[in-house]
Amino acid sequence: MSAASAAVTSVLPDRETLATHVAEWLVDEIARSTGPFSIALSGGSTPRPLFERLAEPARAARIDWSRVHLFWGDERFVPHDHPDSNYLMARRAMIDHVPIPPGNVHPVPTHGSPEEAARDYARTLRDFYQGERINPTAPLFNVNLLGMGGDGHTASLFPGSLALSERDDWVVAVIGEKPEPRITLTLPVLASAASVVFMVEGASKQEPLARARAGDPSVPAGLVWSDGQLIWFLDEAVAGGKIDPTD
Ligand SMILES: O=C(O)[C@H](O)[C@@H](O)[C@H](O)[C@H](O)COP(=O)(O)O
Repeated sequence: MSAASAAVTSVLPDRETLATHVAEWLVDEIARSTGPFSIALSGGSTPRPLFERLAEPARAARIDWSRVHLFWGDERFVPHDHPDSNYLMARRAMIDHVPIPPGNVHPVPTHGSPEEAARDYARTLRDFYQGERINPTAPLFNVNLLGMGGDGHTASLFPGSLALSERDDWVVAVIGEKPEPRITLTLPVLASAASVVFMVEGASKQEPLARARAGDPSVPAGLVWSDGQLIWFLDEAVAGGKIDPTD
């Protein structure tokens, strides 16, 4: 299933209502589940208000945090206390304010070399999955939350990157495409979710969003598929009145 065949699209009036909608969707998904609930988090700025809403006491109390496991779809190869760290953003916006067991938080390691970090994180994912190869009928994540950059990148898969064609390694180091190295999950692993969820907002992303949803192969977000369902949560600014919601 490609992004072109997105199963569900919701369009919310603005960034704030989008964040609230996705937070409520996640609360419901966790409540409807049993056993461990694994979420791969995206970085950047879009998910911050979502994380803040999940940490709001009344909403946080509706989540069984003992079952929630947090992973990252990508990370900047910087210390975990660096202002660019996706882990630090999630910690400050959510993790530090909710009763999630520390052992349920699985940040990407950012010590040693980028290549070693990628190998180590792949091991972390395989150990959680309890398998060495992705089985498309048995998703690794309950939810994989993705953003999209203005150039159509997602996670740290950038246009034209060799990492886009990686089908065996679960995690790769991306060097030289951004000021600091990146660690990113590869497409088969990003797809290994019961729900692959794009959260995209802002008029500046209208054009790459349209190309991604049309399955344009030059747009990394358009190459994403899902082993489960694929959902686009958008605000009206990025939808631009050109996208009909499906729900
Ligand atoms: O590490 C990262 O930066 C993200 O994982 C990246 O893929 C992000 O989702 C997009 O760049 C959108 O970023 P914004 O939400 O800040 O626009």
